[in-house]
Amino acid sequence: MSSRNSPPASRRPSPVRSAPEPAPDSLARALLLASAAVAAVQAGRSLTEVLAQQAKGELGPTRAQAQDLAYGALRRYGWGEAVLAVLLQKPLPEPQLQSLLLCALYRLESRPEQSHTVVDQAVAAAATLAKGNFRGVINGVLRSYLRQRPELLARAAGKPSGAWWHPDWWLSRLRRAYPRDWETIATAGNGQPPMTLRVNLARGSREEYQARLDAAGIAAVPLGSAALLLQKPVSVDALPGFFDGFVSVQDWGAQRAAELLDARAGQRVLDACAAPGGKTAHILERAGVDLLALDVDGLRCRRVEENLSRLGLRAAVRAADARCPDDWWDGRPFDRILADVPCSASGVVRRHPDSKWLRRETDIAQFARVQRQILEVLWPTLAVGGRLLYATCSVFPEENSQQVSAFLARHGDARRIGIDGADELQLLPGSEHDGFYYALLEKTA
Ligand SMILES: C[S@@+](CC[C@H](N)C(=O)[O-])C[C@H]1O[C@@H](n2cnc3c(N)ncnc32)[C@H](O)[C@@H]1O
Repeated sequence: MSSRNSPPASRRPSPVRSAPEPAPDSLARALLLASAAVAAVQAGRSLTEVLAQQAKGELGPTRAQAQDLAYGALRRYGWGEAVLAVLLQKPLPEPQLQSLLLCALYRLESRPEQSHTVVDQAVAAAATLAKGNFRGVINGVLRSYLRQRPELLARAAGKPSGAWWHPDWWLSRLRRAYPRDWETIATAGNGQPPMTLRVNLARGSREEYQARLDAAGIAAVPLGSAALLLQKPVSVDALPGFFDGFVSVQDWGAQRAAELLDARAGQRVLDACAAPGGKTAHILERAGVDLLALDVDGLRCRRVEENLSRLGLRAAVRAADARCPDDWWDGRPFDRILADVPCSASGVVRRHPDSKWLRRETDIAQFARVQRQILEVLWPTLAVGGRLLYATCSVFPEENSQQVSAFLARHGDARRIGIDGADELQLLPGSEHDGFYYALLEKTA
């Protein structure tokens, strides 16, 4: 087929041969997807958002494999960067080539028995990037890695971020706050998170639900009053009665919130930073309260509504900034307030490994400022004798104990209610739960 405007055949440039797209179910395809996601995170986007976007076009095993590669590469990003600093003489021209190497290095570490396949598939993926000009570099870097692995591991371990897979500033803060436990906290932050269910006790007992899990071949152990810790994570589609509201996915540490708030039937409750609504739903499952759920993010408010609707629960859900009470408070005091404030999420970093690398140290002071503003505005809306539960999923004291101590120093009408025999509860991430902080305050006058 020719058109009138085409040059004569003899003068046409020879066509650029583009590399074939890797097969849809190949490791090369998964490496391409994962490296695109990691490159997007390097450019400042959140991994959850990027993966959700990719999931619209990609189904099946490649998607699961790509997610594992992206999470794995980001968990050990500091290590991968330390290794590449030795192996690459200069940065690669396309960020995705660099992230392809990070994903392939993770795969070489997690599946050493597949080393030849991993190198071949990474080269096949590189054929579709930068006109295929860097296939040789990718091949050379990965083969050098395999040859020099012991020395490279030793070099990476010489840098804190290479040894502990967290940014240096983050590690310094952990060391300062937890001189004895910082290594355990960092190690937990690098692992796979547990999957825990919250049984909706309004619909049946935990024993009944565990029997349903058993029948479905899903092994779990009970924790606390309503939690079941799964031996292995499963898709929510596999959970009996999930779509009928018999159960929710919620970390056990997060389940402490509704229990500590202890809202009673008929009370007025404010959930000031509610989305996506895990704790809102738990409060409502425990007692028939009159609940107002706020969140500044209107899109996330929809998630609260979807969660409540799945569970057959009702609350007033409002998109509003908790710091602007004129927008949401009718002047009637609340008996209970949950302030699950925005924070660094340093206690749940294994669920969001991108956050370690996206955060800057200066963000911590910024979070602390917003937390303080939210607390100051919420306090006057609490009834005398009422209780406010301050919560974060952080392990940094600036957002937790220091925030609450400063609040108590400013407010003579506030007193602490002890938790588990202590002034406050700082949960550190471990095999049974994520890192959370709770302080329970009562208004005395
Ligand atoms: C830790 S998350 C809350 C998790 C939620 N309580 C749950 O258990 O599902 C913090 C939430 O605070 C919201 N947020 C941040 N700043 C806010 C503000 N000024 N007012 C209200 N909500 C805010 C964020 O959009 C985010 O959804």
